[in-house]
Order: sequence, then structure tokens, then C-alpha cells
Amino acid sequence: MIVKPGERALVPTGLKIGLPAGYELQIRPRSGLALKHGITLPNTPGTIDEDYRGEIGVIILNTGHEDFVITRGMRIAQAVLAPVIRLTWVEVSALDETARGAGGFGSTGTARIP
Ligand SMILES: O=c1ccn([C@H]2C[C@H](O)[C@@H](COP(=O)(O)OP(=O)(O)OP(=O)(O)O)O2)c(=O)[nH]1
Repeated sequence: MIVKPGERALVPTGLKIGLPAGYELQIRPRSGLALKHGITLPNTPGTIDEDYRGEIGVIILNTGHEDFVITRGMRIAQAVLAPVIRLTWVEVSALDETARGAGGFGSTGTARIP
């Protein structure tokens, strides 16, 4: 399979798994491929749900400038098994106050070098 620069492809792994209840499998890019070839996963981390029984696919995005050639057995991604924490959401009329408040998206990136 060839993934051209700027293109995406769903790469079949041939793998089907049955996760235990309360777990997910996270599919992540490999740093070596990212650095050397610009290969990433646009949905990273890809989520394999505990009730999924189909074939695991890896969505590859080639952000590099050259064709990326995928051959059988090539290690194009990595996976991490993770527990899924479940809780019951409660609707409230107001949230507790914190020092951050609604600050986000770079609001703390203001450190000055002495
Ligand atoms: O990188 C990925 C991401 C997902 N999947 C499979 C397993 C997962 O359990 C299922 C659904 O994934 P997700 O919940 O991310 O997809 P969705 O777009 O929300 O679709 P759906 O409505 O099928 O859940 O697709 C993969 O094989 N590889």
C-alpha cells in the first residue's frame, strides 16, 4: 500500500480482539515514523471499544513530502491498553471556583526568562 503526501489511508491489521469490560485499546503514532516520514494518525489516539469485534484498522496520514510505502508486517503504529473510568454526571447550576477559572488555550504560557 502506498500513502501519498497529504493523503490518508485505512490500513487493515488483520487483528480482531475482544477486550475485557472496562478497557479500551488506544492506537497511537510511532515517533520514529513521525520524525523521519511525517506519518501520523489523524484520530490519535484511535479508540478500540471494549465491544468492538471487527478488524482493527489504522488510519494513516502522510504529512511528509514523499510516498510512504507500507508492507505486510510493518510496524506502523503502537497500541496501549487502558482502563476506562466511568462515573455518573450530575447537572449543577454553578461550578466551584478555581484559580484558573475559564482560562485556557495558552493562558498560562506567559512565563518570562529573568
Ligand atoms: O483507529 C481506529 C479507530 C477505531 N477503530 C474501530 C474500533 C472502534 O471500536 C470502532 C469505532 O471507533 P470510534 O468510536 O472512534 O468511531 P466513530 O466514528 O465514533 O464510529 P462508531 O459510530 O462506529 O463508534 O472503530 C479502529 O479499528 N481503528
